[in-house]
Amino acid sequence: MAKNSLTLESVRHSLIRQEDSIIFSLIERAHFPINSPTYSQSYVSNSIPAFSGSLLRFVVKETEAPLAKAGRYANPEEHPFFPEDLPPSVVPPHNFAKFLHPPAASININQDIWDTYINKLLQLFVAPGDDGNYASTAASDLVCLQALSRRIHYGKLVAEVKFRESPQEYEPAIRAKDRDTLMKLLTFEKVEEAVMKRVAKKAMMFGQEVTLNNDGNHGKYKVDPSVVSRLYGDWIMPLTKHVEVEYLLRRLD
Ligand SMILES: C=C(O[C@@H]1C=C(C(=O)O)C=C[C@H]1O)C(=O)O
Repeated sequence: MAKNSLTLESVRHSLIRQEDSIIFSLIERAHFPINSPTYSQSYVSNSIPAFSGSLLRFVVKETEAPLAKAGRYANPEEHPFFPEDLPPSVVPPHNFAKFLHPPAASININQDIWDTYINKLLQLFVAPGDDGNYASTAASDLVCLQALSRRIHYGKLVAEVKFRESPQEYEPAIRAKDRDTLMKLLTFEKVEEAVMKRVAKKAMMFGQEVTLNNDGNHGKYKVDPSVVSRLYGDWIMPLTKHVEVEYLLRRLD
């Protein structure tokens, strides 16, 4: 779909589709226990030349470099976790539709997403323990982080659509830099309630044990549906709305 024909319905539809990617990524990550050395600086310090940080940091940084060369971050919907020192794209440029107001490019909250994911979310949906699969764990974390980042930064598009639908409502609050009013204007509680119910239902459907005689599940799921709902209600939607507010504050620059 051409980006200049985005509507609130079409951006919401994309967010609904992205729920599938997020829930599948959580299910994949929950397959491993917490494997805490993946996140500790001491596990790889001294073993990786010219690098300091956790194994996860190493995996994400090293993965972003070839993706940057392949043009991934030229897409305004993609945001790197380590934008410093990324190599330039080496592929022919694609003419992405210019739907967003240009200051959108300065908004990247991946550092917050990273901290929230590691310090708050992981322990809610992953079992304690250590099975030594640190590299595979980091690879699963990378997929989760990318899916979360894409969804949360999609708030820029949501905000642009909302602004275009009623600029006269948003402009005074933008000029007054009034974050609280902007937050109220862009919040739709009914939509948020529906999101929380739908993601719990998806977690039940995607995370059930599939057997040939329908007797395998016994109410057990690969990730707890109520936890998925909570991740959305407490973190994913608030961070999306934070991006919406940040975007709107720059909308008249
Ligand atoms: C994304 C939207 O904006 C807000 C954020 C939501 C979310 O992150 O899912 C849902 C409803 C709104 O309160 C929207 O209106 O769809």
